[in-house]
Amino acid sequence: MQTLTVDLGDRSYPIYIGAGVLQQSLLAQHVRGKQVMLVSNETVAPLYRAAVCQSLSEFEVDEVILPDGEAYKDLAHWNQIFDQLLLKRHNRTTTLIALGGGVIGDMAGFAAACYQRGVNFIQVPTTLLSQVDSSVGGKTGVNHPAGKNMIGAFHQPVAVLADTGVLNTLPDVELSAGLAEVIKYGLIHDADFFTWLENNMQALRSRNADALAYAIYRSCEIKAEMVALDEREAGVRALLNLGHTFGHAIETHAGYGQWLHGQAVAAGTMMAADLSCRMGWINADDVDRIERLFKAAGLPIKPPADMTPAHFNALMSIDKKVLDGRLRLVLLEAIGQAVVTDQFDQAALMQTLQGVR
Ligand SMILES: NC(=O)c1ccc[n+]([C@@H]2O[C@H](COP(=O)([O-])OP(=O)(O)OC[C@H]3O[C@@H](n4cnc5c(N)ncnc54)[C@H](O)[C@@H]3O)[C@@H](O)[C@H]2O)c1
Ligand SMILES: O=C(O)C(=O)C[C@@H](O)[C@H](O)[C@H](O)COP(=O)(O)O
Ligand SMILES: [Zn+2]
Repeated sequence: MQTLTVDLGDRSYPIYIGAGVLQQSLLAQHVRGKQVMLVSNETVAPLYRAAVCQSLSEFEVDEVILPDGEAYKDLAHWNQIFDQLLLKRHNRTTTLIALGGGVIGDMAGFAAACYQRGVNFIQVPTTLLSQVDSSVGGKTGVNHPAGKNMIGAFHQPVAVLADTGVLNTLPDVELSAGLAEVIKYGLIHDADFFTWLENNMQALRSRNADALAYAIYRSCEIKAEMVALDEREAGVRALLNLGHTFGHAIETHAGYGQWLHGQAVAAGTMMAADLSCRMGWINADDVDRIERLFKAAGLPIKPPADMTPAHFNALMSIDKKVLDGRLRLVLLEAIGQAVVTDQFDQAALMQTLQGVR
């Protein structure tokens, strides 16, 4: 097992990474009080609830099991967590445990941020995407029909337990979705990691344990560093949004759940790369390398054919990085180096939106 720390002063917390982490009785030491509310979904709970509960015998454990899918990451289903917390009379020292992928982590974390004005929660991420990204950093929330993650809060977990063994039951398409965010870290911060991914993509897709463990560790290390520097996204943390302005527009336009988040991030990152190339910041060879890596990861490289520039513009204009009415995008200056900027050419953006290369 490897351990990283997200360094946030008295709110610092560990990320435990490794096969069998759930068997190691780590959960109990991070539970405060006597009550636990396990939040999971109808797919993950039957698979892993027993592994989580085995180390919680000294606590009163209740559970809320939500329907599975991005389409249910909304206020109505989020409210079911409060219904259960109140029905079972949980008080302020309760601990929520999010057992699932990014949807469950975001919803449970946001419930923990709001219940009785804030209680503790632990992330037990069970998808690659949630192990490398969503379980770390404290962005929590739900979708609104008009926009992704539009309602939420920053609320850090007290611990993250990433058991890489649970990835054995993850469908291939979900593994690929997680690889989109892994590739993101190489693109924004670490050219050597990007090269390592080029050389190890097949090992990752065939679930080689060492390759996955390294990719998860390095991804969490980069994210932890950025979050520690800029917890609330006033600066460098925005780089973690590479491809997301386009990607969130795709997810919202298609209908939540039609495009997986990681798939939308991949296509959105190709659009960011295309615009960066049009600006002369990266070259066509860089764009080809990025495209090859996404394809090797089993990810789409184009947005949905029915999406027009007007669709993109309407949805991107409410992106959370918009500042004083000006759209800011994360663009690439090189493989391994990104910038958040409003200094891009509008005509070039229009060409990117039209899918011209
Ligand atoms: N908070 C953040 O910083 C952050 C970062 C990235 C993404 N996100 C959010 O995360 C969500 C996407 O997360 P996701 O990709 O994990 O999707 P997800 O939570 O929908 O999980 C994907 C699918 O895999 C299933 N599953 C989960 N673990 C499994 C396992 N071990 N075995 C078998 N099936 C399993 C789930 O039931 C689901 O059907 C999006 O809502 C996105 O906006 C948040
Ligand atoms: O942690 C962050 O910061 C990120 O931007 C990580 C993203 O991968 C993630 O999808 C996040 O939920 C997007 O945040 P949003 O603020 O654009 O909704
Ligand atoms: Zn993301």
